[in-house]
Amino acid sequence: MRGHRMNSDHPGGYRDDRGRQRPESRRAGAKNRTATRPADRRRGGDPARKVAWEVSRAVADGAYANLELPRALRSADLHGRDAAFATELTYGAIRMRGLYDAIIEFAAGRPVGQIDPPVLDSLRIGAHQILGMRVPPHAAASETVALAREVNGTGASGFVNAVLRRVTERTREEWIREVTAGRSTDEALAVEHSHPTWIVRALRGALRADGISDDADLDVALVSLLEADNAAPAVSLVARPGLATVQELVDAGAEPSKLSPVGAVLPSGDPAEIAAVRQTRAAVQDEGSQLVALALAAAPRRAEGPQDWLDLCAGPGGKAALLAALSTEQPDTTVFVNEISEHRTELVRRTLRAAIDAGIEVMIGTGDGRDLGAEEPDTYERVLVDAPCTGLGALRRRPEARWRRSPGDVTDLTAIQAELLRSALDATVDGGVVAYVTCSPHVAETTAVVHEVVHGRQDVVVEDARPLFRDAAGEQLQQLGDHPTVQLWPHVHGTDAMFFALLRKSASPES
Ligand SMILES: C[S@@+](CC[C@H](N)C(=O)[O-])C[C@H]1O[C@@H](n2cnc3c(N)ncnc32)[C@H](O)[C@@H]1O
Repeated sequence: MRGHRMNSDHPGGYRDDRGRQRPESRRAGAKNRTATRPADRRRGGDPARKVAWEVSRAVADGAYANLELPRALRSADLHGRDAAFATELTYGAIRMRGLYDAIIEFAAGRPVGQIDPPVLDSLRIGAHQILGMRVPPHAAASETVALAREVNGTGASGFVNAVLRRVTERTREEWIREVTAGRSTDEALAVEHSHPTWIVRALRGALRADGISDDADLDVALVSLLEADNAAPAVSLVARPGLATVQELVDAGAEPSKLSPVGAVLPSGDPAEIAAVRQTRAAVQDEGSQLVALALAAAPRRAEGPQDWLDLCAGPGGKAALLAALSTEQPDTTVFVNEISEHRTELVRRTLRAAIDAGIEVMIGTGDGRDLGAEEPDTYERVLVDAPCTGLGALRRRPEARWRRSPGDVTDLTAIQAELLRSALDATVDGGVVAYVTCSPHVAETTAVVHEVVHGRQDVVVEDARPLFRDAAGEQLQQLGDHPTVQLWPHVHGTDAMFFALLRKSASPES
């Protein structure tokens, strides 16, 4: 796991106060040099730490870190290693706040609810440097105190100083032992791996439903999954067929994906600097998302002649763009793309710009997908329902997402998911297929929705989707379980935890 490697890959060196790896010979004082600590040179926090604090504050007010951070980096004029340091600090402090809050409570001797939120954000930023980034503890504490003096005030900075000094007194492992003592297994895992307990339980349930019955195996898999959620994912790119090639992405510095025949992985650098990405011929897209679109396009067809495809709830259009590109490989195909929100329909238009410019038959509209089955019955050959969901399968991408969701969301979303799936089936021609997809492995959102909908109808069968999942070499993906539905996993396949069910509509008995 990347996050873990970060702490262990550099024997013999140390990290400087910005978290940069340095050889031992460069340590201040190693050659009788005296170092002036940054905190002694100025009273304010340094720009990278301030960016982390500002983004944390914005996230507390409802912003998304992945949108807020680039803006904050630009306005602070941070680049290169400084930007990388600020990024790791921001994401780590937000993602790992479950663990850090437990430690801060202990060190402060009071519940985090009694700490002023802007001060708590400074403490989380300090804790991540000390326990998650191997910034030397004295530098992490004094730099964070300087930040707190600037953003929280002199009085609060004394409190931050006292709490962080206590945090530096133990190692991460010692703290984990301390703050998990006396908790149930899932509560302890929740604290150690910084997930809400209800999510840990949901993930355990999903792994069990996917076929892991042995309790010890389940514990091992769950820890791997939680660790994968805490590791920054690689940047995956898609080359939309007919518009770009994988080779073009490789020429721009990416490596061919082993998982997706249309994918590449960018080891470093900014994807927006790649011309094909800027021109929407290629894009950043998780390999799991690529595989589900490829699987739907590859599902065997029962009819001949012209066909219409539908993406029922498409914003911001990543899978629709891949489907549009793939549609050109099948004669006389038109792709219809629907999205309920005007704003997200506009995003879909932008995502599909290159496809439309290339003359691919795509129709984009705004509407409630739940009505489409009644409005356009028996119309489409292939339908994608990439349903609005909790996103519990993509926690590694959104550091704040796990703290925003609640069990109540699952109830609300499953009702919409079932309605969308019913509508999709109504909109499908006899012999056509619906792919029901979520980027959540929560059983209530995956197999439970499929079973509920299929149970109520005579005209649908769930087909075995596993043969449709093929890697870049054309081989069927491994470890797809014993079910006809497919559940991908970050810790197994290296993708988001996408779920895919293929539903075939057949003539109903009375028709
Ligand atoms: C998981 S996202 C789809 C992601 C998309 N397939 C992609 O790859 O970029 C679900 C989308 O469904 C939309 N949505 C939610 N309720 C809807 C409804 N009743 N009808 C149509 N779209 C809906 C949301 O606005 C959101 O854009």
